[in-house]
Amino acid sequence: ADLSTTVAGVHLDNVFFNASGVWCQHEEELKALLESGSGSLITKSATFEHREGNPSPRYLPLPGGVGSINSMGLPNEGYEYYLNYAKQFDYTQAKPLFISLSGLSLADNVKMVTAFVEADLPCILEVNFSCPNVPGKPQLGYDIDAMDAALATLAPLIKKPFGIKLPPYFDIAHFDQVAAVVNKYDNLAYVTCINSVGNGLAIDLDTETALIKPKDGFGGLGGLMVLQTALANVNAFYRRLPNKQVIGVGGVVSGKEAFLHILAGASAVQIGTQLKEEGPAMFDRIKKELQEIMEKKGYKSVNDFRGKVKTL
Ligand SMILES: O=C(O)c1[nH]c(=O)[nH]c(=O)c1Cl
Repeated sequence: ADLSTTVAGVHLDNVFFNASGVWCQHEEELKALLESGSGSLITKSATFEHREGNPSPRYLPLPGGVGSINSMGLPNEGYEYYLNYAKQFDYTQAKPLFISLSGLSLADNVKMVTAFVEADLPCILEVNFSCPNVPGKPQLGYDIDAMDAALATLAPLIKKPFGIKLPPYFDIAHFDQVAAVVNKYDNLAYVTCINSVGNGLAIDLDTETALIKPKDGFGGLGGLMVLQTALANVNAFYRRLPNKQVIGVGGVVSGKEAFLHILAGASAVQIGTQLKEEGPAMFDRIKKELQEIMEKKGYKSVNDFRGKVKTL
């Protein structure tokens, strides 16, 4: 079965890659992704300056395989590290490179975008509007006018097709309002849904203590427990953005959840928590599982069922 796809005009041999933030902060991790069964790779969201991020423990899987909680705090090498990585990247091999930018201000995003545009590289830029873990920095994705203003500045600068990483929304009116903004920008080619479900609180019964250290234990939720919210956001934007694509992320632990994301409308599928727990060998497993499901159902390509979720 054919798992290949196209996102923002570039071809991926298969729909799978890492969720930004997982296995992608350093070039050794990115090398492992290049050598894995993934169809692409995306870098850790970059800020203008290098950041250590929040104090540990700042990531934990939750008991029973239900998911994870993280309050990493945007640790990254600083955007020049990723710009240099993108400059030396071998674009003749099969996997396209996505670069995630998460400036702490619009001015920082402008400076980083300008540097990448001047370098004129084949990588695809993705602007992260949804980091929930920087104390004092509200998520732009939840301030729709501010996100619109940022896009009004950034889209013309980027010129080429680019994407944005969105937080989960939970209200139909918000799907409508965000889609109205996204549809204004022709070169905004795709949205990646969802980032972690912000500011959950995991507490240990025995110690009666929050699991992670930053922000009194408040952090973004990921993994299987956010699957249905992820599917809703993928499908809501798939229905509302007819000339754009949706990359689905959230709750993918096997070929089954990947199949559901594509059925909901995803053009590509990213994996975070499960990749963090299993490592890049996971991609070969999940590709096989998706192909088995497709073969059982008689689908030859992911294009045969993308967005075809039925309703009652
Ligand atoms: O704490 C983080 O680094 C982080 N964690 C997330 O769950 N999503 C993000 O976009 C980021 Cl930037």
